[in-house]
Amino acid sequence: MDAPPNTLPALSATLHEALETAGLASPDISISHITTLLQRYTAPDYHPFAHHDPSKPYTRTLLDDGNGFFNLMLLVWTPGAGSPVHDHAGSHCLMKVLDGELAETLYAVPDAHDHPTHDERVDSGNEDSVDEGEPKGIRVRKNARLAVGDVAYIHDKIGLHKISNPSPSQRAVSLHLYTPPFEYCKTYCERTGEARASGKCVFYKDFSSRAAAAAGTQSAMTACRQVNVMRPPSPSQDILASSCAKEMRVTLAAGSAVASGI
Ligand SMILES: N[C@@H](CS(=O)O)C(=O)O
Ligand SMILES: [Fe+2]
Repeated sequence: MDAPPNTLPALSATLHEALETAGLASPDISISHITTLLQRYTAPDYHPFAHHDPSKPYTRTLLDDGNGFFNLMLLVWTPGAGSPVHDHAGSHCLMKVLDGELAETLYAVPDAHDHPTHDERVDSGNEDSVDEGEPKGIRVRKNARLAVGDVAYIHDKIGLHKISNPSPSQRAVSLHLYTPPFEYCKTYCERTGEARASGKCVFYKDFSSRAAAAAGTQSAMTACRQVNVMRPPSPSQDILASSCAKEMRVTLAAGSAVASGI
């Protein structure tokens, strides 16, 4: 391997080796091993990819599409903003804080019978049922603060969560691994527990090799090997602009109470 072991290209190569068979769902693959790989990553070479649109709660940038087996992405969190309560569509999610601090609230998965979806209530002609009697909100199981270097893991079997940046002034950056990748998940109303299908989970920028090949540009990992991370690129050398294959603005789920990428 031509890169030092804790750089983004090195991490990416190791994740390809570990996950290109069956993703984390395989009994052969250990979540603690993948956690260790993420813990080892401490290099600053993510900086050129930490793209931030401050008009959004958080900005997702795809670094590696894992040949369809995983997605590795950077999320930059706007001060004081966060995601709505959501599930992870059966995917395993590992998240490492690279900069700033994040707050995670973990919720028990609501009982589907107690919390019909909006569509189910409409179909049953009982659309107003959540307003009758006690609201069946979702139950908080844990609140945690995640500092730089912390790696958190979540799966639907553990629960739902929401993430926020508690700082009023500092942005936060996190590195997320999802395996298998997913594009849609469910968001939940905290008061009623009602689930809604999310909008498509989109990327502000897509640096995956698939997108790069389609556009005839560099993948994130190639660009990462070439960029001098100690000297931020000038606007004319901005690899974000020059190698961006596809720019997709975050779209909001119709009716979503919280402006979010999911
Ligand atoms: N799972 C969320 C980020 S977070 O709130 O965990 C996403 O991929 O957009
Ligand atoms: Fe999440």
